[in-house]
Amino acid sequence: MSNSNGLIVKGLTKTYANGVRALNGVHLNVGPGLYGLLGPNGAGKSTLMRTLATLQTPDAGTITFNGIDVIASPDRLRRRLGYLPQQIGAYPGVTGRSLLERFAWLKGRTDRRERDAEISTLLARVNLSDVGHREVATYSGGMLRRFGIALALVGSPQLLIVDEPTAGLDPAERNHFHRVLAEVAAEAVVLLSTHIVDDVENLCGRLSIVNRGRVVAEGAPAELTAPLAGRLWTRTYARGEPIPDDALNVSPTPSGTRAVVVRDVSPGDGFVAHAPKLDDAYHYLLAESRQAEAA
Ligand SMILES: Nc1ncnc2c1ncn2[C@@H]1O[C@H](COP(=O)(O)OP(=O)(O)OP(=O)(O)O)[C@@H](O)[C@H]1O
Repeated sequence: MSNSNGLIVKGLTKTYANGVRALNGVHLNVGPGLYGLLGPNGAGKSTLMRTLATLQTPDAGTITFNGIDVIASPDRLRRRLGYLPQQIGAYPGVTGRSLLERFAWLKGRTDRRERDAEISTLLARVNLSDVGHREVATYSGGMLRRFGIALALVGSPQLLIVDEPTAGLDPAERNHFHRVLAEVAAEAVVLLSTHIVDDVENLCGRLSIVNRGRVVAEGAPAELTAPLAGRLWTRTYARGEPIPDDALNVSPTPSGTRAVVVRDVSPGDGFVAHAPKLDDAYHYLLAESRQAEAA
């Protein structure tokens, strides 16, 4: 990637009127393909997404996309941008097709035939051709998410920003949604914000982990897990058994509570070696960043 290509964010800072510093010097360098933004609730992901989508302004910092100064010229980005927010609004009485028509019109698709063709292609792409004539308000949660992607793809954006896309979707809908995202990522920069670590591990070439308004780690999933190779051990604890205080990742299983610990040598005591997953690296890096902040 050349220096001015892709999405480049430097020193982005935002403090809300209530004093919450939601972004605290965020740096990002995002090239073509799918890029993940992972972080716990309240980390600042949505604030960052809305700022990148030109819906709010930062207090300080710079954003460029393919050389465009996004803060100085938001309209230039808007022409190239697709944004899928956490929730798409309610549009009572409006059919899917007519809402897409309005969006296409706003994106400058003034030729009716071209507009119709684009809308038909988009509806087919998200598997909603059969229900384009139905009111959006009657769509299921999964259909609504897919429809949101169609809306975001109007005008063939070069930058697609997707905020928490798969919450509440069943596995088939989630897979379909991921397939569409991966297809779009073949032609555009796609920024996927989520707290579902598996989605990022399966889909994204690179990612940033965000916590308390800062990027605390950046890299490919394999780069983030590599430092934990050979150092993770797991064991399942029966109900009532004490779990180590420093367990990295604790999850319920049908046979008890599974805990993963970090140790340079095997702790014995029923522990077996555990190959690091992005989920482990995520918990490890978040814990490290909290310790660094507390020190
Ligand atoms: N409009 C606002 N006014 C004041 N504080 C806000 C506003 N929006 C967000 N915040 C606060 O800023 C911080 C970051 O919120 P943000 O929604 O960006 O995080 P998030 O990572 O998207 O969280 P989630 O995963 O829960 O959606 C939180 O402490 C939140 O309460």
